Amino acid sequence: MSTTDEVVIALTAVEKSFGSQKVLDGVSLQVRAGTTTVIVGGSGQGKSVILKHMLGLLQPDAGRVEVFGEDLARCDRRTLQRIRGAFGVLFQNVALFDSMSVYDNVALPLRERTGESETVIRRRVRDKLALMGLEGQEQKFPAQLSGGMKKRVGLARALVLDPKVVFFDEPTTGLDVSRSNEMYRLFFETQKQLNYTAVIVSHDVPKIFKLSDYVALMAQGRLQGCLSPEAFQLSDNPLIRAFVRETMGPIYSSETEEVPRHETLSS
Ligand SMILES: Nc1ncnc2c1ncn2[C@@H]1O[C@H](COP(=O)(O)OP(=O)(O)OP(=O)(O)O)[C@@H](O)[C@H]1O
Repeated sequence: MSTTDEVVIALTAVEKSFGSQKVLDGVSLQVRAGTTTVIVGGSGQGKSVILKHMLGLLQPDAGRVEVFGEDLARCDRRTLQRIRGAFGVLFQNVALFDSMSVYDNVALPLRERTGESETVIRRRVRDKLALMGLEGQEQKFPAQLSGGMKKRVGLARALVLDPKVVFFDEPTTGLDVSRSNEMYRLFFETQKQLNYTAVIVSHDVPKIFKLSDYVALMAQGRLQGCLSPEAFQLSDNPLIRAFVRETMGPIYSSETEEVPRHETLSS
């Protein structure tokens, strides 16, 4: 994976409330080109709300969201379309169109957003399906696929425009261990091959750490550090420490109740 210092997405002091509920209370984050940034945190902490700001689906009450150097709140519709054209999205429910075949589901972004001929579209769709191990499945419909296959079709569709940035929201929800491992292997391989920047919201700790360059914890309306997985696990931030303890087990925390030495010795 080649990474640069280029900042692809920058959130600066973003605030967002829904009614009287303040969900984002000064969130700042920089996502660098070619890296994988994972946002973790408890339920309802605002992780998906952050992704929606990055996608331009929600506007901040205060602060700035910049993508490729453009302030999303200030750019015109054409610029926003161009930016979104460089995005791929895989959300937990995948949202395939049930009435369309696998082939047509994956071809859809190419048909909607490019003027490519059907010959070129066929080649690009088949390339992506092959990358996902889905050769020979083109004519099936979503109802005929397993959960893992649906996710792979969703990933093929998310990548078919060769996006610069791919957003994943809980990409392995509902999959068993071996299927979610398969998805992780596909992220890893496709990212290496296509060199996209990835922003992932996931509960799959600690497994997701293996994939990530940076881990950010969302808690109490703020991002509590955006650190390498190693630094995250060793952080002094009390909220990160509590999260690590809860999700990764006592082996990573020095605050576990140790068996008093004399008990060990006398037994
Ligand atoms: N459009 C909206 N209108 C009102 N409230 C919203 C809206 N979107 C999100 N919220 C609220 O904002 C809070 C954060 O939601 P969000 O979906 O970002 O949580 P999350 O961290 O992704 O949680 P989970 O891990 O459970 O998916 C929740 O309390 C949610 O109800």
